[in-house]
Amino acid sequence: MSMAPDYPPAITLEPVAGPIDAEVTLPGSKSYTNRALVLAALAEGTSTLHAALFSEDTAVMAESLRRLGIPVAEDPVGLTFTIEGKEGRIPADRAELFVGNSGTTARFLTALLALGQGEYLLDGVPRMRQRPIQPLLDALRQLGVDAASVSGSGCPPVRVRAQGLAGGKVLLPGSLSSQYLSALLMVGPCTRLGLEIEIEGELVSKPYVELTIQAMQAFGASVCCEGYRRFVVPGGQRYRARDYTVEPDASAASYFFALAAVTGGRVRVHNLGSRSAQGDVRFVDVLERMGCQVIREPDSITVQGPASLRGVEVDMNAISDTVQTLAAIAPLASGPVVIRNVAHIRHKETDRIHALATELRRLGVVVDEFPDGLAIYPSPVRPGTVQTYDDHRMAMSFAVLGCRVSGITIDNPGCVAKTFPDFFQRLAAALGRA
Ligand SMILES: O=C(O)C1=C[C@@H](OP(=O)(O)O)[C@@H](O)[C@H](O)C1
Ligand SMILES: C=C(OP(=O)(O)O)C(=O)O
Repeated sequence: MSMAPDYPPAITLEPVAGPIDAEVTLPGSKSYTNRALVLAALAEGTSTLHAALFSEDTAVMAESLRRLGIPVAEDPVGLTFTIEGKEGRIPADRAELFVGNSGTTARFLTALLALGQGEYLLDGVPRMRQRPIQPLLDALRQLGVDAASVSGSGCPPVRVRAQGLAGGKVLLPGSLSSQYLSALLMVGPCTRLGLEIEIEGELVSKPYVELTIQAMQAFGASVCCEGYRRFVVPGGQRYRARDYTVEPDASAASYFFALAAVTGGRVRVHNLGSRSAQGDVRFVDVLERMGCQVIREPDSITVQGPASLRGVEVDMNAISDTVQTLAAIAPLASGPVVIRNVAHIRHKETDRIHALATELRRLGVVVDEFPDGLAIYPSPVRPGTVQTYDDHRMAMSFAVLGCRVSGITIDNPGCVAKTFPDFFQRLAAALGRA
């Protein structure tokens, strides 16, 4: 499936001549759009999402909800989805769902299927069949749901035989993904007894759980979080349909902030303020430590790049979708860039730590690969074709590097369609080339 506007098999970037100066608007947040689609589906009444993301990840979510008997109308030009919620019921008693390589869709829907009465199958692209979902299946089994990995690999395809979800207590490992927790939290209000979830080990990607709680509250439900160790969702609650406006995507913003950083230019991203609950807005804190100037306003963030970037050592567990953005520009810094505590990104669209080490080395960059991160040393970058492994963030991150150094070609640029179909058009606009 491709939603990208007819990309060629490869794109060679043209470096910019001098500092750029750009005002940027971005597509809606993937995380908020897919949460709001789920919450609207579970609500009572008709909801409209405005400024939503239209990309592969939201298309597979919307289509899966339709297959479950929940009407979802879309207007990709007006950027709205209109959802007829079914008050926590799943109308279809049989369905086969295709989730592509969307982790949020796979995880959120697996929990949602447990609310149904029937038998459901959920599958995705070959890489999705390598992305673990067993902790969520185990949690659902603790709640009495017959949920299983069909191949026994602990990954999709997943089969759920559901007879409704009463609720209860669950022990959930936290170290692989926060999406299992978000998935359970969102169905919690629709259970009779509610959910009490205890996290085993340290929870990764914590800000996404904040997004989940915030979105649930926006649709009228309450959740209680005790220090990211224990979560209590009262049962018998009703989500209320509403008009909901999606914030721009903070992970998408990271590419444009990085562009300012490497060109010594200025980029202002609109409609995304420093008080956003999206953790990835804190990528600018990392750039600030590297010497950028950051102006944080209620409804915009501006980054001004320095003459020369400094190295940095940073724990990126909470903002791991921006690891590739930082790693791709890291060779241009005057000192080493050390990224720690992101072992979980080996289970994303690709093994991101290994993919980064491989592709940076291809460009002549000196890199150490650790189990949980990377060290990237100041290096001259030589021309080359970057393999993207069907990972949108590999394509977007190395494209930023290609705006500064000569001869960077991005293989399969169309993979940006997962979350940002018109990325290269918006990049050209930011460079004044549109
Ligand atoms: O809940 C979400 O919207 C997301 C959670 C994160 O995943 P993990 O919790 O698996 O790290 C993030 O990488 C992903 O892009 C979106
Ligand atoms: C990891 C990502 O997505 P997901 O887990 O939702 O597939 C991402 O968008 O970087």
